[in-house]
Amino acid sequence: MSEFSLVLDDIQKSYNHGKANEINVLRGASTRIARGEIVGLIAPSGAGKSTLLQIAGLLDTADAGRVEIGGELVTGATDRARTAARRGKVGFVYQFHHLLPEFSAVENIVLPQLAHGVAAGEAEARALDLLGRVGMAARATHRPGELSGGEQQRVAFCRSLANAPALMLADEPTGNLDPATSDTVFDVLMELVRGTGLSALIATHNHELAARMDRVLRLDEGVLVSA
Ligand SMILES: Nc1ncnc2c1ncn2[C@@H]1O[C@H](COP(=O)(O)OP(=O)(O)OP(=O)(O)O)[C@@H](O)[C@H]1O
Repeated sequence: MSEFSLVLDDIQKSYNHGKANEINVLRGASTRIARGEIVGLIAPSGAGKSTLLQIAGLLDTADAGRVEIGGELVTGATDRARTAARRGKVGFVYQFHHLLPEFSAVENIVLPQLAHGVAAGEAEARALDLLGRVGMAARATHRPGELSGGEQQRVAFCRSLANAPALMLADEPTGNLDPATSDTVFDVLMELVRGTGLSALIATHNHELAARMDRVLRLDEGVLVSA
């Protein structure tokens, strides 16, 4: 197994907004995230944070450069291999939880596992274990509408880990919460990531939250530098 959960090597990405109006968002972004490492990503709005996370998470492709996830080279892989890698190796957390409203907390974490071929009993045991780790065991049967914003986000963290990925990618995971709740929920996220031994790349505008991670990267003119 590779010692790196994520390798980004010289990633380039441009968007074309009409003739002679190309935006070079990423201009050779490179980093290596070791297994178990939690890395913050700070960037001003529009710097390319979401673009970078989408390329790292195989939701988008780079114009040039190389992406490796959990030791597997995914650049140039078939769509099928990329989809399998995305589903099995990457967990996403967004600013808004996107939980399925008609299903309970535990069902929201079971469903992605069933889609991945895990047996129902095993999927439920894992879901309950994850909910216990974020202090939500007593709320397992509640639907998202019956939970607070912070509680919903805790369930979303668990769902992102449902299929035991190598890497969590998070885009402003507590950006939608008030400052006090954001602080607590962020602590829960850090404990969950550390307790499950996975790696994470977590984008945030909040420098105090970023300071709690192992190290912080900044996107500067399309390249990643130490913050
Ligand atoms: N699909 C697209 N087509 C064209 N331009 C795009 C596309 N996606 C992003 N861009 C442009 O690329 C730049 C970087 O966008 P991106 O969403 O990655 O920024 P960001 O750092 O995540 O910003 P924010 O913090 O505001 O979400 C912006 O100038 C944006 O307008």
